[in-house]
Amino acid sequence: MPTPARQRIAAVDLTPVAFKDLPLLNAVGVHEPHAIRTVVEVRTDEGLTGLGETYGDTAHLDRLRRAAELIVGTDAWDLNAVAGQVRAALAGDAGAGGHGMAGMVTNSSTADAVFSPFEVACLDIQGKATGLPVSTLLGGAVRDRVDYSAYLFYKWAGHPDAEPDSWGAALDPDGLVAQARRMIDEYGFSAIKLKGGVFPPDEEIAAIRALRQAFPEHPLRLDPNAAWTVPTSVRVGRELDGVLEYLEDPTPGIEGMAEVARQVSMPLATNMCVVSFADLDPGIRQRAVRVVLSDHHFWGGLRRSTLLAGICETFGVRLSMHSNSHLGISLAAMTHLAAATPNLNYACDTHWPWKSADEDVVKPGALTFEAGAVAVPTGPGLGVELDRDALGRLHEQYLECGIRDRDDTGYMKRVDPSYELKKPRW
Ligand SMILES: O=C([O-])C(=O)C[C@H](O)[C@@H](O)C(=O)[O-]
Ligand SMILES: [Mg+2]
Repeated sequence: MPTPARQRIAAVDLTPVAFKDLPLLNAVGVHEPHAIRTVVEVRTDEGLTGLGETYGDTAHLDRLRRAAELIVGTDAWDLNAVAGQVRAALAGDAGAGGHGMAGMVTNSSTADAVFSPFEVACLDIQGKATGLPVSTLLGGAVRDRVDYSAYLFYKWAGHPDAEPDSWGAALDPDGLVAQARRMIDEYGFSAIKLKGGVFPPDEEIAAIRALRQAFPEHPLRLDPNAAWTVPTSVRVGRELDGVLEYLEDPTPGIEGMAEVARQVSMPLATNMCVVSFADLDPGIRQRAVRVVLSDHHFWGGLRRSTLLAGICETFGVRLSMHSNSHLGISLAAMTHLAAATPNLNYACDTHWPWKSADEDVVKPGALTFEAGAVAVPTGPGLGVELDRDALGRLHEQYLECGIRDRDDTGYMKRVDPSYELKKPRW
């Protein structure tokens, strides 16, 4: 058994990959036919490999490459040293963006987003070196299953010029209820989130009411990704008071959210205005949100996310979890983090059902949904194994698909040249 005392990082491999995505609509456009990610493999002198997964956009990939060079030689147990090397690699890079969130999250911390997959990979190594699951390294699992929510999207029947996909169109309340029914039948989810900001607010209110009628017991959330003005947010917030468990990012910015919060009684949640440690002071002081959706991909990894959880607990802010289109390494990391976060108050978001079952970079079997939850892996590290053939296939797909930066707005404009990006729209 290798000694856990020191695991020198000997090499880092970064592999951009693309996997098929469906035409999911949101406040800034529509998902392209492929989603892109980067798979991070950190190797040690002693032959252990840790896995991480992050965004695949060009600027981010470039920053990852610079950081990867500098972390070679550091100890996978010394996460502060790894973070220091990442910061050193980024020195002079004032750039923001390029994080793969289609312009929806713009002021998250670049250093935290770049550090995150290396931290996850180092924790995977630490787990493999000690035989302990990552949840134990994070302080111990307080639950052995992590609940996820049914993440509904308005969507077209298929990508333009392609056959309709198996989910078909969901452009009205009936379509969304049918989508929710299939997702709940297949995965057993016991909470529902609707991605809004696509149609005028009254249509989305009608959709929520239809979901409430069809699923009387499921907690509901609506997330228009800041597509509404303050007055629109207040009106919708009042109309849906008592119907939603929370309203996510109705309007842009901490000040706007705080103004809405003063006028509606239901909790407001965010993964757009409080997205880094620098946002916590103004966000909490101004009482802009009662729920923060954490996301280890931009909050600086799993340990920084548990720090966020502690700060939220101290100030009485509740915690949920955000997702973007992702593969199995991210699902494993999210599940370990959620398991080790006592004050996680809601079922986590996941885009998992939108991914083809036959496309992943991890071998099947380690992560399965049952009754809307994923059992926390109990093997060493993240508990998932890289499928090298699949990694190669998805890398080929990345090379062939031509997508280098997520661009929901550009894709929408190619399909509908009259489309205009408006923030807020209503
Ligand atoms: O909760 C959120 O804001 C998201 O999940 C952001 C994502 O980018 C989502 O809008 C998407 O995948 O289109
Ligand atoms: Mg959101």
